[in-house]
Amino acid sequence: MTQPTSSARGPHAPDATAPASPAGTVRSGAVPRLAARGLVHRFGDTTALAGVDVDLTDGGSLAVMGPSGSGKSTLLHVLAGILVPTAGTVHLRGTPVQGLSERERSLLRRRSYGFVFQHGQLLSELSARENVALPAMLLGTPRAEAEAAADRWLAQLGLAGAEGRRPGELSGGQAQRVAVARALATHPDVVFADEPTGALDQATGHDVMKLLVETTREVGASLVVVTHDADVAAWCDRRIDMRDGLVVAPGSTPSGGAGPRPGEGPAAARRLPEDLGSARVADVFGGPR
Ligand SMILES: Nc1ncnc2c1ncn2[C@@H]1O[C@H](COP(=O)(O)OP(=O)(O)OP(=O)(O)O)[C@@H](O)[C@H]1O
Repeated sequence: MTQPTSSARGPHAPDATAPASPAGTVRSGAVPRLAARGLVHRFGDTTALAGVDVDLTDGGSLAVMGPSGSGKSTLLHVLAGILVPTAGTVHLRGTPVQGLSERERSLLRRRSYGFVFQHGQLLSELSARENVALPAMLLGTPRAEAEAAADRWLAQLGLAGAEGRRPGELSGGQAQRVAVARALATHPDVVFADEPTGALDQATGHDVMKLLVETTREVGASLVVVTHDADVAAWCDRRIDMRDGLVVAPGSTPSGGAGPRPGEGPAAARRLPEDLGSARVADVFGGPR
């Protein structure tokens, strides 16, 4: 495993070789790692996605921006197979995802995807090491092996010495670095991050974003980052802007958006998929914690 290098482009240096079309697709002959076409998603009367096309290149990073209620989290959840779209298709490496059963999608998420959310995704009863080891253990890696790998990831992310600490004993930035380590520990095809720095101060958020982009690129994973913050988006190779469930030209004037549901904030859409839920912890680590 290599240490982060200065090869990452960093902020304000978009990849000129991967221009985004207005619809969020890329002009390339290669099969995109993840390709979505005509995505529509409705929650009852609310149309959260109104026909979205997005491509994710191999090892590329994509920022999804837009005002509250514009459909960013819904897009992330549909791309990640957490939600099944009302219409449209998602292909991972050319293979359709939409026909999979609930169980198959759950397995796909565990095997092929990593997740970093704003906060609250670490299991409070587990140490940093156990949190990072858990996804690999759920995939059948023996505990000692998974924990040794977890220690290497934590060291790479600057957390050597903090392996035994529980989330409550970590700073916000440290906790997010544990979350990044956990997202990458299974060598996913794609990492999905929803406001990964939203709960951090600017300097800490900058550090976490740099590590997320650099480390994801080093392991060859692609990255999708939902964010309100243009500085965060600038770390990514490409950016799309959303309004009212559609991808629009960057800088379009907000129309007001569909707006959040009464009584439900954005956090409602940001729960960790059940795959890593506490219900499985007793199975994996043996007994109540
Ligand atoms: N589980 C749900 N049930 C009903 N409506 C939902 C649900 N999740 C999202 N919505 C609605 O879908 C629309 C898009 O929501 P989404 O969370 O994708 O937007 P967002 O751009 O991520 O917003 P934010 O930046 O506030 O997180 C909004 O009108 C929202 O209220």
